[in-house]
Amino acid sequence: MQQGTLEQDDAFDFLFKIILIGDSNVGKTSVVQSFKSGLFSERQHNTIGVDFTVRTLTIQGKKVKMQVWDTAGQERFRTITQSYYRSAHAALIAYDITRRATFTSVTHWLHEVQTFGAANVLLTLIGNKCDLEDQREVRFEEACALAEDHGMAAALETSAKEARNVEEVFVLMAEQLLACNGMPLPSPAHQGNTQHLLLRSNSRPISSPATTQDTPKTCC
Ligand SMILES: Nc1nc2c(ncn2[C@@H]2O[C@H](COP(=O)(O)OP(=O)(O)OP(=O)(O)O)[C@@H](O)[C@H]2O)c(=O)[nH]1
Repeated sequence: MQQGTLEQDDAFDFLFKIILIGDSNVGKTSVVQSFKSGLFSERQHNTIGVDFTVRTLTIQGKKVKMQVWDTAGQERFRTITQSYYRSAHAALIAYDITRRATFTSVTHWLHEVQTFGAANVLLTLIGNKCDLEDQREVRFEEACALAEDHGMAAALETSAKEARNVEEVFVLMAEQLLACNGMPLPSPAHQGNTQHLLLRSNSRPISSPATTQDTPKTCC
């Protein structure tokens, strides 16, 4: 059930646990795989229970170990996955932009975090499969509104298939978690081309929310 990927170099300055939740087949495992190795598989097995992956990022000169808990979206694993919420510093809630039902479920996943997670868990929303624009059923603006209504740190659209915005999601979360631990948020100049507007009260906008068709959609 837990197929951990341990890294050779175990030294780190910060260790953050991220729980990845959302309906089955939205692409959670694919997003983690893209973050870990840059690989994508069209035939991904459904997660059984919970898997975890580790990758260490270097941010502001600090080694930040991101321990990502990839949970099964299938209903039958709910009891198992619920026990992983408590120790998570952040929750990444994923939906599939081509299936509205998975977006409707986001409120269910928020409820799960509120019920089983720590009080101050950092929340980020991702709409995955943004490479399938012609099958889109959820507008990005809707995701931004939902994220804002629920005090989430950010909303982004990702494509695990094309490795779009995947790295950015985890870097963004790491920066936010570092900020919660007293590190300064990076200036907009360090944010590359990613556009996002952070929502938490201890955050500040880090770039313009304006987006175009060609730029990665990352705002709230
Ligand atoms: N086009 C496209 N397909 C994707 C993307 N991400 C995942 N998929 C496909 O969507 C299917 C489900 O992906 P998974 O990563 O297994 O989904 P999951 O959310 O982990 O599913 P559970 O383990 O059941 O919770 C697979 O066929 C993937 O290849 C994406 O960004 N774009």
